[in-house]
Amino acid sequence: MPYDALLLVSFGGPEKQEDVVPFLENVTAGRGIPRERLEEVGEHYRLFGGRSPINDLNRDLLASIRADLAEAGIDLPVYWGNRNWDPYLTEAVQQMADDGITRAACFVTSAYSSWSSCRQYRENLFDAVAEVPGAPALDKLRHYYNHPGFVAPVVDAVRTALAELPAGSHLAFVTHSIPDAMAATAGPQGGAYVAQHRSVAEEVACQVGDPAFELVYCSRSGPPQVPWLEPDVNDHLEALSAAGVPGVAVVPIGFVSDHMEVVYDLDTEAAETAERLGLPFRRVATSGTDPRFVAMVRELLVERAAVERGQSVDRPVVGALPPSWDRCAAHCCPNPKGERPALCQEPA
Ligand SMILES: CC1=C(CCC(=O)O)c2cc3nc(cc4[nH]c(cc5[nH]c(cc1n2)c(C)c5CCC(=O)O)c(CCC(=O)O)c4C)C(CCC(=O)O)=C3C
Ligand SMILES: [Fe+2]
Repeated sequence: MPYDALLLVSFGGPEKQEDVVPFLENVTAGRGIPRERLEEVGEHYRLFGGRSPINDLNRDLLASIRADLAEAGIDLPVYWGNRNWDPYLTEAVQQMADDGITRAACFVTSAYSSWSSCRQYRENLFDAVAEVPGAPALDKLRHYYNHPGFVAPVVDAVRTALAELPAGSHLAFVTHSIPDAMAATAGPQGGAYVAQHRSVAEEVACQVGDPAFELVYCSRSGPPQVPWLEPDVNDHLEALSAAGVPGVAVVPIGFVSDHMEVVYDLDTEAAETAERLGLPFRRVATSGTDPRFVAMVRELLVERAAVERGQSVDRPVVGALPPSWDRCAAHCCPNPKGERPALCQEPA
């Protein structure tokens, strides 16, 4: 095992009302998000007592990963650090350095390519390592959007939802909207964010018996004059209702657990839209701590460890796209605000 630790890398979220504003300031520093949008998102957090579900979900995931590794006989400490809130990545990297960790594999709670969902985390890892003398080397585990451990729980959850809806109901696969310009430059050849989501949507739809489906977006931000990926999930529900579609299962494939985008944007806002339209609606479960998803983390770790030992590996994958690369291309997913150093990539 070339690694002496695993690092769980996530977004972070506020845990009390006083955290909300500083958290939003961390997320949006220098990003040009209009004040009205920030106030609106602050209200979403306030509605839940200022406590995002995301940190507790990561605590559950951490416990599940530790139990799974122990059961598999892999004796490896697991650390956790966030981009935007306590526990921060810098603290996690400092703790690893203090514990004598020299090389860690990183599992990021974001499955797809784009600046927001991949490179920004790698920039944050660079910054954390730069601040900590004696920091361990870090390797990011490959994208897993098309790993069977991510897709299989979604397939089961879609079947459950469809069984509760009228025959002929549609699937609406949902992910976080990003600016069109960011989507255009995602991945080594551009367009990867949308292409990867499409491949998951097609594969899941195929496995559940080919219902009609669309890929739609939630949580649009930014100034109104900047185009972001569309259609918005709420507009899509209006269109389905107008077309006389008998029901919809909303499938949050862009997210690995029920954090704020899911519990507010889908379970609260989109559910209200469907209710107003009289459109039968089910929100499909996310991977969360499904044992297959948790086992996937270990499988990715074992796979990468073999690669680093120079062995050839079998890379399980479902759908039309090939397994992802281990190291990102130097030029992929550029930062819209200009180049910043990042870890876990090929030399330029
Ligand atoms: C692609 C993507 C993912 C999925 C991949 C991944 O998981 O990383 C994601 C996840 C998340 N986004 C989250 C929260 C927020 N994202 C914001 C803003 C933004 N997100 C963006 C993209 C993404 N975001 C973008 C392009 C912006 C505009 C600002 C910028 O250009 O950087 C803002 C500011 C307010 C607003 O503008 O909405 C907040 C509060 C939380 C935590 C939820 C919780 O607390 O449970 C999570 C998991
Ligand atoms: Fe976001």
